[in-house]
Amino acid sequence: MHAFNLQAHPLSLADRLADLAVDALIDEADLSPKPALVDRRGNGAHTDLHLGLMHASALALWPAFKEMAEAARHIGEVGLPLREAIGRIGREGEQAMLATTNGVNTHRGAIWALGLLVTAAALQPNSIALCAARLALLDDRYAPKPLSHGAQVAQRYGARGAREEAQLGFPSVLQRGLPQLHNGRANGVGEQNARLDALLAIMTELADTCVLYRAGEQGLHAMQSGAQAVLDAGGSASLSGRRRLHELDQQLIALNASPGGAADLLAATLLLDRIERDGLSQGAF
Ligand SMILES: CC(C)(COP(=O)(O)OP(=O)(O)OC[C@H]1O[C@@H](n2cnc3c(N)ncnc32)[C@H](O[C@H]2O[C@H](COP(=O)(O)OP(=O)(O)OP(=O)(O)O)[C@@H](O)[C@H]2O)[C@@H]1O)[C@@H](O)C(=O)NCCC(=O)NCCS
Ligand SMILES: Nc1ncnc2[nH]cnc12
Repeated sequence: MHAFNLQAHPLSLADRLADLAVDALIDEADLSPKPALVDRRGNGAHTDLHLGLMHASALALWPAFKEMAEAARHIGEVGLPLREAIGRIGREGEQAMLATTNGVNTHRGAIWALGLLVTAAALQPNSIALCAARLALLDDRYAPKPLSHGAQVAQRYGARGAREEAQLGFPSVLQRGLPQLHNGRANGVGEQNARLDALLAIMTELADTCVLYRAGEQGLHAMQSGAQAVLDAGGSASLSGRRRLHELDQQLIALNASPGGAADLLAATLLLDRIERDGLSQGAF
């Protein structure tokens, strides 16, 4: 059987993948109540972000995701030419994001994670995470090496953040986010609670460089242990889990600890889930 269900979708594969990536980003932004993140209720720990900006930023990234998928189809194999092509497209995507948000970083980590996954899905739909990891392991000779927040955190705490997560094949997504999402659905907790619990499952172990940069190791510990406490209390669908979730929100906001990396990885989880449900892959990430 062919891996792609092309007849069901009159749009090209690249169009479909770009649609799914933008949908995943919008679903992540809308999901509420997320601890200390931008959602339908407000701006969480952020002063320069709001929901409208997250939506506008997501939509501005559609052409970059489409171009990455097209590059994958055109070049046809994992290697330096494809890695450097998507690096260039990713940097152009960042410029489009910054032009839309007036210079605010809304989705840098998401361009990286979802960009790699979209590229991999267009190339090897039945081993997406592995293919994305192989791409992430290649060194883009044209990538500037700025002293990013992630680079500063790597120097201070040794956490390798977004790069390592991708190079390891997105363990937070495959071993935490997706299984929790599937469990939640199987247990009938409702889609929004299943997604919130998937975010919390990601937060329990992630070395989120956004949190480390803003709130150090104290912030990271609060994020990880607080997320675990919500799940242990029964998750977002239970009354006592909801109380813990509210406490976690208050605590992370007080620490200025926004789990932006975990939010990106929830979007990556939702993207892989959509790809599977849309019939673009046969389920083996
Ligand atoms: C390889 C890159 C990912 C660069 O990585 P690096 O670590 O050097 O860079 P950062 O600029 O810090 O960006 C990494 C972003 O990834 C998210 N993230 C954090 N931890 C993890 C993790 N453990 N796993 C996965 N992802 C993670 C996070 O993104 C979210 O947070 C953003 C806000 O963060 P920040 O800028 O620090 O903002 P604030 O604290 O809010 O700033 P102020 O208000 O204080 O000013 C938000 O955007 C979320 O997306 C990290 O920020 C890669 O980016 C790269 O090389 N890009 C070049 C182009 C390229 O090659 N692209 C490939 C095409 S696919
Ligand atoms: N919902 C969100 N709030 C703050 N930062 C984010 N980065 C990605 N998604 C985010």
